[in-house]
Order: sequence, then structure tokens, then C-alpha cells
Amino acid sequence: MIDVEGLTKRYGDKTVVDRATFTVRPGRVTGFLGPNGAGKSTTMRMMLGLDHPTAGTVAVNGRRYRDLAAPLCEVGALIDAKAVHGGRSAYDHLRFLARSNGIGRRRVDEVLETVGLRDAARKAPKGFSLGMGQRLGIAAALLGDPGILLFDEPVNGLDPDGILWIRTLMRQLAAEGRAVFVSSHLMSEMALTADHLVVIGRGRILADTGMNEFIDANAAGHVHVVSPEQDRLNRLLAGRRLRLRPDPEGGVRVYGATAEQIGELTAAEGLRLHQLATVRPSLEEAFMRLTGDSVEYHAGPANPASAQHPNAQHPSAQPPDGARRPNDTRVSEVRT
Ligand SMILES: Nc1ncnc2c1ncn2[C@@H]1O[C@H](COP(=O)(O)OP(=O)(O)OP(=O)(O)O)[C@@H](O)[C@H]1O
Repeated sequence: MIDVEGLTKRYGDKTVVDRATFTVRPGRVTGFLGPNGAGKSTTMRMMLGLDHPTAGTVAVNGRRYRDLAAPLCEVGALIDAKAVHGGRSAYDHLRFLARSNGIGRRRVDEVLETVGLRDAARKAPKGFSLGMGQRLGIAAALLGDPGILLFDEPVNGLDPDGILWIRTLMRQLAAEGRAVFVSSHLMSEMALTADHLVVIGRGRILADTGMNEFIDANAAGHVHVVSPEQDRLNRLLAGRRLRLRPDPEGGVRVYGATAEQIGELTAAEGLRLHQLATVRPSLEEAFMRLTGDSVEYHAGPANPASAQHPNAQHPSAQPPDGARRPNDTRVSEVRT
């Protein structure tokens, strides 16, 4: 378990982490979510004793990181996969780390096997692909069989196979009872991986809550309705003062009524429906809603419409596509 209390980091007059308080608990994946520059890496570096906080404390299993006798056996981390000696072989790199923490040779073989690098063990990381580098970083994190794992943007730049592998590994580590803390600004990936979320924006913790609670609290779901008599349907629903938006896949999105209510209403009017589906809001919509309220952060230029909450006035009815986007959407810092 990691307890972060009032953690603050200032560079000159800029406060990049501002009184962050949260706990990383065992048995679940806690996602650390925030736009670029929000303070995720700085927070994680302070959690690992790599940066000195201006104020606040971090307790790893009740102790400061620097007071841990064998840190690798309590907390493993992937912060910067490129931070390895490029010329030394993957095996030697791990062997060196292991020896400095009193970990035996056999464990080096085990973690190389776990991350799928056994055949590349004698090769130097300077010739590794991005994915292989990430795997080596994860092998180092696992070396001491720690109960706590921190991963900073572990899927950045990976192909779908690599992303799936890391997601599965994180879920497995949490299922084994470990505390897994992972930062990302990839929404759909986080939605699939994390049980719990800590959201940071401009250095401040904006939310510390379960994934489903976060989505429910910050975004509205809708009902997707498709009819062969779409114009008639739209007039009927609009007449009931429901909010409508065109759906990119056809039909309309209806906000403010349940599927049951819409089904009853249309049946009473003898109006045929081809689809009537309740659609839960996405993590992306919830995140945009929350961080959109802060001044400095909003959706990048690729899809400005998705930042708009359905409850806001949106007369042009430009459909947001966030809820159904198959790929990850990055969140970027936009200076205003
Ligand atoms: N050594 C430093 N000196 C001055 N400012 C810094 C330093 N390190 C980080 N910052 C600033 O602190 C802020 C937070 O940076 P940080 O890297 O922690 O954000 P992040 O959420 O991890 O972003 P990203 O998703 O882009 O990695 C940024 O505005 C960054 O420019």
C-alpha cells in the first residue's frame, strides 16, 4: 500500500503537484489519469524517492522509500524504459539489479520468461524495439516479486499485442493481491484496465474513486433509438422536451429518458423501432466533463465536440463520437 499525503512539488513559482492526497491499495489496478503536463510523472517520481517533494509525505507500506531495506522487493516500477545501460545485455542488466537487492539468479530467468524476453536475454537493449524495451523495464519492476507496482505510461508506443499483454499482466498482478498503480492518458485503455481512478489536472487531484462511480458521476448515458420513421420519431421525442443528438451510426441519441419510457411512448403512438439501446457513458466523456470544468484542460483539436457534456446547450447537434470510438483518444494540454 502507498499513502500519499499532501504531496507538493514546486519548480520556481510554478506548483506542478499541489497537495496530492490518495492511497494506492492492494488487489486492484489504480489508474492515474491526467492530461499531458498534469503532474503524473512528477508525482510518481516523488512516490519512488526520485524527486524530492517541496512538501508532503509518501509512505510505502508505512515507511519512506529511502528507509526500505530492499526496495525492489516492496515496490517495483517502470518509470523510463530507456533508462538502461544500452551496451550491457538484458540478462546482465537484470542480474546487476538483482544482486544489489539480494535477489538470486533464478529470479532473473523467471522474470525474463514472464515478459517473453528469454530468447533476447543475451542481447543488448540498444538493439531492442520499443516493445522489448518496455518488457525489459517490466522485468526489472517484477524482479523482487514486490507487492506494489508503479507503471508510468507503460503502453506508450506499443502495438496492439503489446498493449493487450501489458493490460493482462496488470490485471493478473492485481488479482494476485498486489497494488498496481498505472498512469496513462489513453482513455479506452484505462477503462479496460483500471478498477479505481485517481485523476489529476494542473497538479491537483480532481477525483479518487471507482471507475464506474467516476463515469456515473461525471457523464450522462443516453438511449440510442433508430426507426424507419426517424423524422416522426424525432418530432415525437422533441415534443416531450427530450434532448436529442444525431448518432454517427444512424438514428438519434436521446438524453433524459430511459429505454423503457421511450419504448412505451413509441408503442403508444404505433411507431416502429429498429433499435432501442441504453448506452453507458464512456470514461472519455466523464473525463472531459470533469477536466473541462478546469480552465486549462480540454479535448485536443481532433474531436472538440466530445468535450461537450450532453446536459450543456448544444443546438448545432454536432454528434460527439467519444462513446463509440474504437481507438484510444489522447488527451492533451491546451493552453488558453
Ligand atoms: N525539472 C523540472 N523543472 C521544471 N518544470 C518541470 C520539471 N519537471 C516537470 N516540470 C513541469 O511539471 C509539469 C508536470 O510535468 P509531468 O511530467 O509530471 O506531467 P505528466 O502528467 O507526467 O505529463 P505527460 O503525460 O506529458 O508525461 C509540467 O508542466 C512540466 O513542464
